[in-house]
Amino acid sequence: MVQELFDRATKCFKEQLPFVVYSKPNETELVGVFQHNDAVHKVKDFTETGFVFAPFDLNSDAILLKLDAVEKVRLNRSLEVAVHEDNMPKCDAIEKEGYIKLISKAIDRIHQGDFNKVVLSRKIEVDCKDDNFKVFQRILSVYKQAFCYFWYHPKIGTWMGATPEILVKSNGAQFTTMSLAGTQNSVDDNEPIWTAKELHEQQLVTDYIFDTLKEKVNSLNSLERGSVKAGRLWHLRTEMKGTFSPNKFGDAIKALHPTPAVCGSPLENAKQFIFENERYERTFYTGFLGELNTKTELSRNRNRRNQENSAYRSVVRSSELYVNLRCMQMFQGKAEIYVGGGITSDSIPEKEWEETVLKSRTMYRVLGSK
Ligand SMILES: C=C(O[C@H]1C=CC=C(C(=O)O)[C@@H]1O)C(=O)O
Repeated sequence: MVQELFDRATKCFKEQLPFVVYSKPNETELVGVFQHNDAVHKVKDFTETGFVFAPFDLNSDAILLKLDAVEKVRLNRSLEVAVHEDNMPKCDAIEKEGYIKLISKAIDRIHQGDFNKVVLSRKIEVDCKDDNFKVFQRILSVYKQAFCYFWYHPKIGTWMGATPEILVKSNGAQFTTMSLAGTQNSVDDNEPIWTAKELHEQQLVTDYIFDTLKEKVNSLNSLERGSVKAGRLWHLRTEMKGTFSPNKFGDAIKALHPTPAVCGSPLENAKQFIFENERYERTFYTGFLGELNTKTELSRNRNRRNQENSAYRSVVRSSELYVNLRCMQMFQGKAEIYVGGGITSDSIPEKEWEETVLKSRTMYRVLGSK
């Protein structure tokens, strides 16, 4: 029962014990991972097993929750919970002016040739009187196609979100990744017409991922680009699939993260601009999170006649990591929503501001009070 899982998580929250509760895109299962003590386990090289919560800047620590207890329950996603459709972030004129200046500065630097793309972001503080579990229930109810999570560690913080972006998903030697960028408001269910700016912005991400990974993996194929809906937004997405040596998983993650979907290109110049100019620390926003090196048992049929023991089992490692987008950090009585967008030479500062306002609504509508 979902309620029992929530009760267990509530107890952990009160007793200050780390946990994560999550549900994968389009799945009807809710998973709870509970750590028996409040130790902070730091990831060394991504060969560890557990639930990883990694920051944007991998010079800071990625945190691992040990799988001391894992509970899975069936989630009835048709159980709709009311959300606050009319909740709209207030337009803060000073915040807007500062953000527009930042975008204009980035565009100037693009024209000077310092980089082609940079992803800039900001943080919005919102009052929230509702219980965290109530907020999370709304997230689960409205974002069925996203990876929805509620993560807590007493020594790190409380985060939740509904992200549409896979960093990497692997099963044994097979892996999938994606390039996700370009944003339009969803007016109805019709796919949007993408502008040259959005197509270019997304292509930069695809090219980067392809070029970075191709040296490090055994095979890599790019599927056709398409439009995907994330809540009330549309994005451009290209999926990539391939095979790799599973013992190189850590190298692949470090090579992939951060992609130009959350940082920019060329990577180092964009990253430096972000560190020097964004007026706050992203911490775990635009980092990644999810199952790391969990064991999956595969049953295969040898298909030989007269062989009694015709099915044999093999155990493979699988991981499912998502980019930490459309997320917020929870505090007593308030939430901090994180939002950003890709800036290229064709960006119009006012439109980029509006894009962050639209993105902020993903979390805003699940918060209980203004
Ligand atoms: C950085 C964010 O989104 C990224 C993912 C999809 C589309 C994006 C864009 O259109 O700019 C961003 O690259 C965010 O939602 O905070």
